[in-house]
Amino acid sequence: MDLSKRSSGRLLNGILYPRDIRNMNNDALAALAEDLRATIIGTVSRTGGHLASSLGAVELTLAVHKVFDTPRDKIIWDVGHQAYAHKLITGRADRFFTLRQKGGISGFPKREESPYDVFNVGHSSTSISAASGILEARDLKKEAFKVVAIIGDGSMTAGLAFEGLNWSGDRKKDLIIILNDNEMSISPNVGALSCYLNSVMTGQTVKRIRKDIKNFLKTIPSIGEQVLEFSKRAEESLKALIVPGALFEDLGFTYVGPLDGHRLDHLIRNLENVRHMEGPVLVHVITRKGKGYEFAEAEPLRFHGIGPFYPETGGPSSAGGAQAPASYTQVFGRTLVRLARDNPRIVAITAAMCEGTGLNEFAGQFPERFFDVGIAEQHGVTFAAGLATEGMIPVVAIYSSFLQRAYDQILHDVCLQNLPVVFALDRSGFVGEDGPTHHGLFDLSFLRPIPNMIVMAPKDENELQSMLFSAMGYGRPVAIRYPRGSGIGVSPDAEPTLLEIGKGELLADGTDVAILAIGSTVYPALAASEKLAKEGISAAVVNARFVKPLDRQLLLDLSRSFKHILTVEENAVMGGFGSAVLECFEENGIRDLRIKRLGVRDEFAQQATQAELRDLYGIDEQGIVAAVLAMMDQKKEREPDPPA
Ligand SMILES: Cc1ncc(C[n+]2csc(CCOP(=O)(O)OP(=O)(O)O)c2C)c(N)n1
Ligand SMILES: CC(=O)[C@@H](O)[C@H](O)COP(=O)(O)O
Ligand SMILES: [Mg+2]
Repeated sequence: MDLSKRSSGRLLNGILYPRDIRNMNNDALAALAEDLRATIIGTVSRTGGHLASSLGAVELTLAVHKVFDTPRDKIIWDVGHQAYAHKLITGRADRFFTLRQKGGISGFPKREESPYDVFNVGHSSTSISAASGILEARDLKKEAFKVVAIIGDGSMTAGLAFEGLNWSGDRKKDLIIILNDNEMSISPNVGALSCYLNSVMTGQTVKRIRKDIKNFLKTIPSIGEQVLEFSKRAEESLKALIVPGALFEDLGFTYVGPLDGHRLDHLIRNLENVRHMEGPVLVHVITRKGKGYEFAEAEPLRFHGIGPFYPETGGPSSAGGAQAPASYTQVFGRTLVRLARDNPRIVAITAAMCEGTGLNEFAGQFPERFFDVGIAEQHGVTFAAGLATEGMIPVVAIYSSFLQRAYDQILHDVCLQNLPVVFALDRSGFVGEDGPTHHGLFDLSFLRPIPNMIVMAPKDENELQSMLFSAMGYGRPVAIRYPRGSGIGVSPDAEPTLLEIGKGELLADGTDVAILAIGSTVYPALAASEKLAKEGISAAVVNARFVKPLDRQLLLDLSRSFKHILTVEENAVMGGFGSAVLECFEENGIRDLRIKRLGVRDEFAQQATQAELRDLYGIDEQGIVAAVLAMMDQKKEREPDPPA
């Protein structure tokens, strides 16, 4: 590939919208595919992003937009991390350089961005259900357009995808599902469906058996009625075994494929046929993750979601090499391995995020105690509950925003039975460039009301180690939430400390205001306190550690010493840590305090770097200083200065 074209290829410059490609022949489309790849590689090398999946879907994107009359026909992408080519040919090429940046275009399809983006995505396995809804609306409105869901093999492993299949196979409407099968989730795909797809994909056996049957039938001379009947039945009964995709056929879909997802002529010809078919159709397309960029093809996992890199070598171009402090994810992974060495009852569960949650070392050392359930958060949580009933100590490592999908499983299957499942919630708080679909800003609010649940957040890497160690001994459901990336770079102690349930710590004493912080906001609060001291304001700082149970005694003591209290959290203010503090004061009849809560207002935080977002929502050092100063100013207004 000619990487010199990577900023803006000549061909691509002429392509603004899908109508521009509809008259192009296959050679021109193939050249455009190369150009799109070069542009995607060039941009992602600077912005970071989901490279391998988008590279693998370039031809599929072109074929779909050529054959279907978009945006009239509706294309619904699943997850949406493979839609960069789609963005480039739907009017966004000129803004593509802003990908995933503050104010720039999103890394996922977004209705606010383009009429070609039909359904907002980021979390997986929604496409079939969303497409089914769109199809029903179309018919109710008596309109006529085609509806196409494009879903990857990894995303197909989720319960939600099966619910959609179950529904749409039965409704018998003309839903088209394109299964983009590259045998990969983020890591290699798992599960029985994945094995099944693999056997369909390598359909050599199927082809051979079919040919053998035909040849065999042809060899039977002057077929009598009986033999004919027998041969028909024989083919019929064998069909179930040898029709590729028989599983989907049995669910009510016409199966088309497997198709080579990088051969534009095949794709276009088959999709043109499919466009006119009636009833639900499943088109099985085989693609290669990272296609066309040797480094991504060789390491699809690393190039799934990647930071800035040098396109010529594939190596990282931003900070984050060997000298970077260990991330919370790494500290979690290492601590778990240490604890698991001494305790054979510890098991670990991931929902298709082994590397992202830092479980790879655990998986390597304790393969029999490691479970990747696929993109199946709900199954993963209930599966953990089952393990716990038999005396295991399951640690469920899931990103905060993905755990939202398993709410009832946490409540009904874990907490109602008070089972000792440990939830390790990575990516809590702002995740940065992935944006609103991925920020983990609600976990404190949604976990706190569930009886039996203990909720905590470490101020630094060392405290994460102690929290994980302590959680194993609490014998109850525990959630530990921690942010994406590194903390302040604290090295964990040689031995973890056992933390008493519900005990916070006073980190700095003061007289004017008490800043109550949790998790990632503790160190900024300490820094703010130092800055405030220079302004003549004495601010105490508390590391709450526990959002549930709260350190009531500490709070009551503070209420006697301070009239001004500021709570700070990297979470929605509604129902979060600050709300818990307010509730505690209310329950104890304390009403004469002036309390302000810092956190995320009632809105979805957008994409930007973590630092930009912390600044925007005022939960960094400057924001805390400003909030305290504002409180103190108001205090002055209410309390007139003493007479001179
Ligand atoms: C509910 C949910 N869980 C986990 C993820 C994280 N995730 C994003 S893409 C992906 C793999 C998807 O695999 P597939 O659909 O096959 O697409 P591919 O990356 O292979 O193109 C995962 C696990 C997510 N986006 N949503
Ligand atoms: C698309 C998706 O859901 C994941 O690939 C996610 O973007 C991973 O996030 P991290 O980069 O924080 O692991
Ligand atoms: Mg895949």
